[in-house]
Amino acid sequence: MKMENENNLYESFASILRHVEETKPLIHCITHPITMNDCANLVLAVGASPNMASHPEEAAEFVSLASVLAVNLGNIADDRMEGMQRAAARANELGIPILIDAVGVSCSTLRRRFAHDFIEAYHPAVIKGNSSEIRALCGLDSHGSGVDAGAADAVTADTFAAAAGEFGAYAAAHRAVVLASGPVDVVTDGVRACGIANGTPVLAKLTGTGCMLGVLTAVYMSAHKPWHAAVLAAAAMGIAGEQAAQEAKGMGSFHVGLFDAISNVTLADIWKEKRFLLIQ
Ligand SMILES: Nc1ncnc2c1ncn2[C@@H]1O[C@H](COP(=O)(O)OP(=O)(O)OP(=O)(O)O)[C@@H](O)[C@H]1O
Ligand SMILES: Cc1ncsc1CCO
Repeated sequence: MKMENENNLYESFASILRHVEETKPLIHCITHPITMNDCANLVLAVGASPNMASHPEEAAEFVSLASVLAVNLGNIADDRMEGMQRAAARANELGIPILIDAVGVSCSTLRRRFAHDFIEAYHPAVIKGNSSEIRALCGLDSHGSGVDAGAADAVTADTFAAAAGEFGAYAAAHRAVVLASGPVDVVTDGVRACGIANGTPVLAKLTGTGCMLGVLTAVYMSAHKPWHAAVLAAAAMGIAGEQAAQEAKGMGSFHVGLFDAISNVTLADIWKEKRFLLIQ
């Protein structure tokens, strides 16, 4: 494994943010009602445009207008599964990159099978989940509890190198970038790995921060640099969470503060506040 030098990293982040500002990319999100509103607003907050159409009869038509397709397996339903497959098939035809957020796969055979088949058939550029969900996809023992990660699966500074190796092997086998969220987020394509130690435990107490990290990654994937997109999204979400937690009086103001912070965070903030664990 290797880590890029810092100049390349900074330039890639800058070019992604410039691309988003200049193109206001349309992000087609097929996701569940629990966090759909937050995901749509998150996409808007960072200067992109969301479309949440999921009906199987129209998903392919809508995705053809999009820059990126993000599918999220939370609260899965038959019509959304079909919508995801039809949209992904069209996305493949058109060269539109795909992100899959494997919500709940650690606790559901249905979702694990669906995710496996979807990844084999449509080759998403980014495979995302919390650490338990990614462990389940990798065939490793996993201690997820519903849609939450199990404490035993959390990646920390001490376990980052081992996790990067395990997730990197899966990423390389699927020619994808893996983004595993948690206290340390892991981003790897099997060649490069970065651990992002930014964030706060408060983020895990607001439902959908993982889903929001998924669509934020999708926004940045519009610049066709999926590894950098995932690192940048994890850093931005972590730093926005840190800023929101400093001001919050409780979970209500944290929720609002998170949106304030993510819509205002700059590359200069990210570069100053980033806490990356590098493999070299
Ligand atoms: N203990 C922690 N310390 C710092 N940051 C954390 C911690 N736990 C989670 N995060 C951050 O919270 C965000 C969401 O990650 P998490 O792993 O909780 O997602 P998730 O389980 O998929 O969430 P959800 O299912 O509610 O969408 C990420 O940005 C992650 O870095
Ligand atoms: C709480 C919950 N249940 C299914 S999805 C979801 C949101 C977090 O992924």
